[in-house]
Amino acid sequence: MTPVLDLHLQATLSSPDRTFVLDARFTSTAARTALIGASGSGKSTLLMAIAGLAAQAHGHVRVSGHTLLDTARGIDLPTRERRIGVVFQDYALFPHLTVEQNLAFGLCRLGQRPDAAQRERIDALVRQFGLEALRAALPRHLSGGQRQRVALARALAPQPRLLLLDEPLSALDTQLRVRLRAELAEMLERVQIPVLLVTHDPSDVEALAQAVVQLDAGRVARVDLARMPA
Ligand SMILES: Nc1ncnc2c1ncn2[C@@H]1O[C@H](COP(=O)(O)OP(=O)(O)OP(=O)(O)O)[C@@H](O)[C@H]1O
Repeated sequence: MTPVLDLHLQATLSSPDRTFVLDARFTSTAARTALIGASGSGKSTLLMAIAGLAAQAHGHVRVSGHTLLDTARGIDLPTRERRIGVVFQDYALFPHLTVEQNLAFGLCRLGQRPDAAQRERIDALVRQFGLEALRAALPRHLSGGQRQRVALARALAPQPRLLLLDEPLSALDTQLRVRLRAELAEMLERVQIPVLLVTHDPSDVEALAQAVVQLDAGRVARVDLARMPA
């Protein structure tokens, strides 16, 4: 069985007062893997390196058999060609762009108008994520749940190979978190795209992932195979 994720990433972050070394290696056959670990263990650094947003990462990243990085073989796809969707903790929607324009940004560069096929894709996402009434709304007029849906739809717009979710529920209060966790689980089930999800919350792991990778000081301390399909 081709692993969904097969990676070994090494990167060194240096600032005048400290150095952080990431040296993480794991394989996952699960559709959705949770990445856990203490604050500062390197979870966000690992996500950025997978997305091609961390300079000087070495090693390899293979997603469902596609090689995105293999420094030994001179392969290092630029971020756009990696086809990885990212949803950040605060959703990072563009505040001055409407819902529709935020979705278009997932498909074409800022300032470019979507072509017919891209407009069709945006319409499909608007329907799929129940955003019909919000097409012209600005992010500040959306609820937390609506923002989450727009961020997910934008990340999924270019049909990524992998979706990276960096603590997508942590900015929400407890009640909303419970509701949106269930919504997110249902949406992820529907879109059938591999997911690597950073979380501190065991309830997220339970509801959203089938495998768990734990980082400790930049290294993989544990891979929970019990939750992985054989
Ligand atoms: N430019 C840098 N130079 C040196 N160390 C850095 C630099 N940037 C980040 N770090 C360190 O790298 C480590 C990993 O940070 P990272 O944000 O990946 O951790 P994390 O597990 O995502 O943490 P959190 O759960 O708090 O978001 C931290 O110890 C951080 O202080």
